[in-house]
Amino acid sequence: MSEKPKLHYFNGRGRMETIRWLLAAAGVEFEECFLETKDDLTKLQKDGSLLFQQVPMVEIDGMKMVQSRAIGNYIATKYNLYGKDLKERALIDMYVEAVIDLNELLMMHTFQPADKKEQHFATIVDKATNRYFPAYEKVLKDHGQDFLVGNQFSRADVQLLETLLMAEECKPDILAKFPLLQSFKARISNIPTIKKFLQPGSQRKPPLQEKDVPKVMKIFH
Ligand SMILES: N[C@@H](CCC(=O)N[C@@H](CSCc1ccccc1I)C(=O)NCC(=O)O)C(=O)O
Repeated sequence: MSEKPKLHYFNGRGRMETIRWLLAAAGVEFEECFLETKDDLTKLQKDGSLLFQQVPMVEIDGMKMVQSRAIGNYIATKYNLYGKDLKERALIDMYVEAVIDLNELLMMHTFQPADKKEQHFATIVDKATNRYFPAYEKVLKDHGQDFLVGNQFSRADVQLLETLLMAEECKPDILAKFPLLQSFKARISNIPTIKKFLQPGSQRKPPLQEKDVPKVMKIFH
């Protein structure tokens, strides 16, 4: 029985949250080691655990993997969340890369300075409702299946759901004009492993609070 993956990051979402989602969706239990101070990061940097001196770092299958996209690719491939062939993987990659772009906007909102927050919020809403959500609504309409790609659950479904929920945290009615995304959200949220991850007490992290930004920034700067 292989050891549980061990995730090294701060106790928050950042660039590790999608990795938590993918492992949870695959039903894979994982351990977490939380960086609390700059010294915690420095220790990992000095002991050679971080190839590029950065976290996320995931200990998995005897490797100390870094770079969140590479880690996500490895987990998706290992746990059959990457479609059945090259063309399905190509579609999954397209959908995932676009979700990552929207996720990045949502993830960085809390870090915006006060004088840029309103404009940043407007940008999030504009991009989500005029660029990304219309595209996924069309994909769901044209494909006409339960999942975004083929007829099986993939990382594209996991990562779109993660980002839909983050977008609703930002603006609760943001999906009002997207009925297929609303039913997609309900359907994928009901998959047993996802449903469990969405329950209180799981390893899913809450949105970063403004008050916690300084503490997090001190770890990394
Ligand atoms: N391309 C890398 C980037 C990793 C990265 O930016 N890591 C930061 C912490 S996450 C930063 C982050 C990013 C997004 C949202 C919240 C937070 I905090 C880091 O280790 N910084 C220390 C250094 O570079 O010396 C990846 O995707 O894994």
